[in-house]
Amino acid sequence: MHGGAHRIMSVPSRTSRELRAPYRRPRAAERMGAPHVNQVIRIPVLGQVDMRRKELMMLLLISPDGVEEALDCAKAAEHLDIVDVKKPDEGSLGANFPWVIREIRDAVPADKPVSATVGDVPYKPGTVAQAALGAVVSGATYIKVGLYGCTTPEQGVEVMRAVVRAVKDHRPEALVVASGYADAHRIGCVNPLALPDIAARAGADAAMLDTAIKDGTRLFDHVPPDSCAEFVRRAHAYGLLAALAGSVKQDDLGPLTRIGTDIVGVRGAVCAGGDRNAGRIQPHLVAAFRAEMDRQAREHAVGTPAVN
Ligand SMILES: O=C[C@H](O)COP(=O)(O)O
Repeated sequence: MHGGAHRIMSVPSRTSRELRAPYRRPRAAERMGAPHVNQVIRIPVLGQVDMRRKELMMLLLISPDGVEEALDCAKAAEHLDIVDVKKPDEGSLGANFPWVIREIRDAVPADKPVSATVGDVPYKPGTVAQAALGAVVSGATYIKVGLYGCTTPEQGVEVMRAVVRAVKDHRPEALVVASGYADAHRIGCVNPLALPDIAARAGADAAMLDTAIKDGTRLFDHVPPDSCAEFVRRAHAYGLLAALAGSVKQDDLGPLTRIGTDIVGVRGAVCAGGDRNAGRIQPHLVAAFRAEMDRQAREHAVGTPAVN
């Protein structure tokens, strides 16, 4: 489904207890179409995540490398939240072809948002803005940019401002994700903990970390859980979504849940043999990953006041 129209949905009234309970991350949730404490919510027809169910849960983003794997994602659609189009052989956030984004948009259920990576981009704001426009025109509603070639926060802000303008001029409700790299020290790009500030200054919607070099090292090998918690805290302080990825395994889901991650991005862990290159995405591994996410969410929720 394409276009900018919205449908208006009624939601049941909340009890007084629910009304007293604070939202944990209201501004971030609002960005994803979450209900306010009233009777009406707006959900973009584009396949916005229904945050009524998810507002206290991590969302699962899965990255197929093409149409065939996207169809495998579609088989596991009930277990995932966002289908993320990328081209892993062009880099950690390698950009796929516009026609592949469009085919995948058509192949996955309309209520699943499609995300697209714009690449591990150079410090070239004009080039990157055009690429981002290409992704949103092709049907993606999350636009992810890897600030690979940016060595200072100012360069990152400049690139992301151009992206935000290009994307939102075309589709205001699309979400722009500024991504840095947990292993930035290995490639000489901007410090991972600078990403929330870069995203906020540029008017983006989310700050993300992935790993640049897919050599088996994981997010927490480079940015330990305490530092990831600080990343999430900074993102939320700006009202941004916090997305984390980087060879994340089921074992990492406990800490990721506890620190309040909004979106976890995964490929290798749901591919056969855990191999993001030679393996293919397996629907049963997606289901198993989700089951562990749900288990962690339930465990974490014990003692946490319900808000919905
Ligand atoms: O955006 C998420 C990435 O595709 C993560 O891939 P990975 O789990 O293989 O590192």
